[in-house]
Amino acid sequence: MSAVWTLDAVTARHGRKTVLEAASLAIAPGEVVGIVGPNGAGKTSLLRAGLGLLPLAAGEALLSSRPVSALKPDERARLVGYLPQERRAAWNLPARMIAALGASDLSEPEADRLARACLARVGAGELVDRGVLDMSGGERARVLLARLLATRAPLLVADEPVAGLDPDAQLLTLDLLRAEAAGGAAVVVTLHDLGLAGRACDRVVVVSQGRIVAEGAPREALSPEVLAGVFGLNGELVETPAGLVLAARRA
Ligand SMILES: Nc1ncnc2c1ncn2[C@@H]1O[C@H](COP(=O)(O)OP(=O)(O)OP(=O)(O)O)[C@@H](O)[C@H]1O
Repeated sequence: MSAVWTLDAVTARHGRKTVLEAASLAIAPGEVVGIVGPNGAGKTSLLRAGLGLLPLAAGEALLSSRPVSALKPDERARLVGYLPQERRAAWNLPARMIAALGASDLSEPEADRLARACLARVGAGELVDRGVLDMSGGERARVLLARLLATRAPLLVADEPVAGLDPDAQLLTLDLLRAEAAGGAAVVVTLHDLGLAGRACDRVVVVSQGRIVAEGAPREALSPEVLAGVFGLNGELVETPAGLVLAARRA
């Protein structure tokens, strides 16, 4: 099946510093791809460069076979839903209005219905009328996840969607993203929890110092050699009745 998102030898810089070097990636409908790597490795830069939010110094990024640089903002918004790492909200709007922003293609009543349904899915059904600035960080994260789900975009990109969430909410978030993939969406998610990445992702991409250094099925990409060389960990991903978990200590 043809890729919904392609990065072809993408290089990107922040000022003089190269933060992404010749990164190539192809994301297909129906798969959940985890991007992992240490702090500062270049995960967010990869997402932003691939979405046209960070200028490319070299290479090409395509959304549904079209160069991202050629897409108008509304075209891009139809092709991809993006949940940034920062959970910023400028205005204290109620959760249902924030979630409805994901569905700007719908009429107001339809968007409101969908927003409420998405808030219920993420376990924030009780918060529909609460201002997003009058919530805990984890509650706000759920509302922003609901906004992402409301986009119904063919590509969903979530930058650290489980950071700061309680264990149940982390698993729920990944279950919901997996459900979107089962429905045909392509899902790309950055994660720091390598066990969760192993459990929730079909494929894992390891970024280190601005380069993709490993890619494949979770246990293949997160081999003991990669855990040691990239993360400074001695150990491995271990299969348990609950799925893969990381059994490792600092090297
Ligand atoms: N606005 C910026 N200006 C200058 N350098 C930046 C900027 N944003 C990020 N960088 C640098 O780019 C590199 C990659 O950062 P990036 O945010 O992509 O990493 P990351 O893998 O997402 O990290 P984290 O896990 O900490 O979120 C880092 O060296 C970082 O210091």
